Amino acid sequence: MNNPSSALLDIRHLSAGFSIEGNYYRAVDDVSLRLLPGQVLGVVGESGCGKSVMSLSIMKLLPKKVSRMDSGEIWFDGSNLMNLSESELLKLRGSDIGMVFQEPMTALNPVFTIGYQIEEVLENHLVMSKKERRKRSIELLRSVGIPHAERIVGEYPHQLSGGMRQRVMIAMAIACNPKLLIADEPTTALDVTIQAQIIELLKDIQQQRGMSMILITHDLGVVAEMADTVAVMYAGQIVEQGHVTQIFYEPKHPYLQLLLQSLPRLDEEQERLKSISGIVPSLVHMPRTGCRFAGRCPSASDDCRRLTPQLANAGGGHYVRCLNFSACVPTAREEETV
Ligand SMILES: Nc1ncnc2c1ncn2[C@@H]1O[C@H](COP(=O)(O)OP(=O)(O)OP(=O)(O)O)[C@@H](O)[C@H]1O
Repeated sequence: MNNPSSALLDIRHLSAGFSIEGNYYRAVDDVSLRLLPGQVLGVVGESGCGKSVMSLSIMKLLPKKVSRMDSGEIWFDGSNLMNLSESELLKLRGSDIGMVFQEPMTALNPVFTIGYQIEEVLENHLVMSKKERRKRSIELLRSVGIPHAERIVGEYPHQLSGGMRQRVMIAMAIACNPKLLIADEPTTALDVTIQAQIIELLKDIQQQRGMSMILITHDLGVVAEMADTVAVMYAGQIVEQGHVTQIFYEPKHPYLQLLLQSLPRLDEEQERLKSISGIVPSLVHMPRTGCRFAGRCPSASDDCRRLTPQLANAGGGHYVRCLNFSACVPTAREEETV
């Protein structure tokens, strides 16, 4: 069946999780997302909210032994990735979908030169002679701002700084002109000054190539700068979703409001930055009824602990999962306890 939507990526009701000591726990729970061609989707939330599990699920890269994708459709460019074989997925990874992860050292192979690793990507996906591959890998390194690219192709990952290694990862990710780039915390492991340079590079590449991008980060400032649309995740669920201006100027969910209040602002005098008390519940300790944020929410009522809020339409493509903004439909389990 073909996907009728105009989106490049259309994730519908995706759920995925892990077996822990014989029990199954969902780390991503009923997530739906759409990404139009040429647009940037920012996915934000604290550590442990399910951002990485969601992004790895798109490429079916979760560790097979302990994980399961129990429902959902992932439509990419007209095909449902859930129905593709491992070899079809292998073709797609690195060609139409490029990926950049947090820690370039773990993604690069320490025993092969930079040139070898870029050329391997080209060899796997494109028909090119050895000479053409070398020429293209030098061009790619130049395009991501690596000086002395002719020399760097012959060097090993440990000979480069963290920022340069991340540039190499970006070169590999864009080597085959992907339609979608998934960047999962691409700057977290880097120094602050280098972070800004890598974000600037990603922004330039995305705009020049008109590529779609999923940018996963806990840095709201980066999202404000780059994203067209934003999904805010909390405890495996999307709690708010909308256009970047809706997210930053009309935040509705208390979680998002608190995240924004924890950001330093230059345009307003702030006495203190607020932090969110408590931590994201682990999979094993996830509340089974009520709002998952209720335990940390300053405006939670008894209803919030009892009734499960659904993601509700707040108008104009803005969605929010909070009882204060939506009529909620109690789940069967709640009805038993009411
Ligand atoms: N291999 C695994 N086995 C069991 N639980 C896991 C595994 N990988 C992730 N989890 C759990 O799934 C939940 C979501 O984790 P995930 O890595 O997606 O969070 P995240 O939002 O990407 O955080 P971070 O920003 O730290 O990467 C967490 O509770 C995490 O402990």
